[in-house]
Amino acid sequence: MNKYKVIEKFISINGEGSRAGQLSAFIRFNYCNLNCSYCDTKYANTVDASYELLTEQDILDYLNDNNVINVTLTGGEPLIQDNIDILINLLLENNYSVEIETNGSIDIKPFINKKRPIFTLDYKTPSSNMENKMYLNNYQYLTKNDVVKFVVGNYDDLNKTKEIINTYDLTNHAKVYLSPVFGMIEPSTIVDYMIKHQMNDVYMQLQMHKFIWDVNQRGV
Ligand SMILES: C[S@@+](CC[C@H](N)C(=O)[O-])C[C@H]1O[C@@H](n2cnc3c(N)ncnc32)[C@H](O)[C@@H]1O
Ligand SMILES: Nc1nc2[nH]cc(C(=O)O)c2c(=O)[nH]1
Ligand code: SF4
Ligand SMILES: [Mg+2]
Repeated sequence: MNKYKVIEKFISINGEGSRAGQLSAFIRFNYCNLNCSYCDTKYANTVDASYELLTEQDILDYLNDNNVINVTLTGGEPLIQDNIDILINLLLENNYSVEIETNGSIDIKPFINKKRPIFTLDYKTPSSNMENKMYLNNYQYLTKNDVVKFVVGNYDDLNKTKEIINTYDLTNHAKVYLSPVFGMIEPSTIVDYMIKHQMNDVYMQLQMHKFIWDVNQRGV
């Protein structure tokens, strides 16, 4: 059995991505290889954060006990966890519907097997300060079950988003979501931009959990 550094685990409705509104079990792993300016989970990202060490069996037991179908692996950055491939495959073998929230800097090819998780893969826009870390080879592995997500905070981010969608023809390879950096840009500004640029095949999404619970509340 391997051990995984888990910052928090909870059942909630998914506030983001293509399964927004559905129940999911969230497993939030410790540590991230990036440092986005706006990150709302900085508490998970440092080496000295407090976490519990859980085995694959501990995680399976938690899911079984709670009778969920959907599992969201997030963080921090889930794909840099030691032996995460083993956990993902075990969850898939046990017929869980696995979603990975990943930052777009990690090669997803090792996780593309016949049975595979769905990805919500960020493209980190300029205001994150992490744009130069993006691994652009990933897009070839995506399907319409996956999401490429652009978290945007200003017009510079929106213009870059439009450019990347066009360059990689993203809307024909995956679902494309735009989401505001919480509190940094009016959602209506994003909608106006979509109208102006006739972005008919992208989705705008707000982080639902931040409207249901306090924005800083953990474990929801
Ligand atoms: C906290 S990250 C964890 C997973 C992974 N590290 C990543 O970046 O995708 C989960 C999602 O929250 C988004 N996010 C983080 N901080 C945010 C904020 N202040 N406003 C809106 N979305 C945010 C990220 O862009 C990412 O899509
Ligand atoms: N309710 C809820 N939905 C979420 N979807 C993605 C989350 C994340 O932090 O990755 C998240 C989260 O933290 N809470
Ligand atoms: S990649 Fe994700 S967890 Fe890491 S700093 Fe950025 S938003 Fe936060
Ligand atoms: Mg993501």
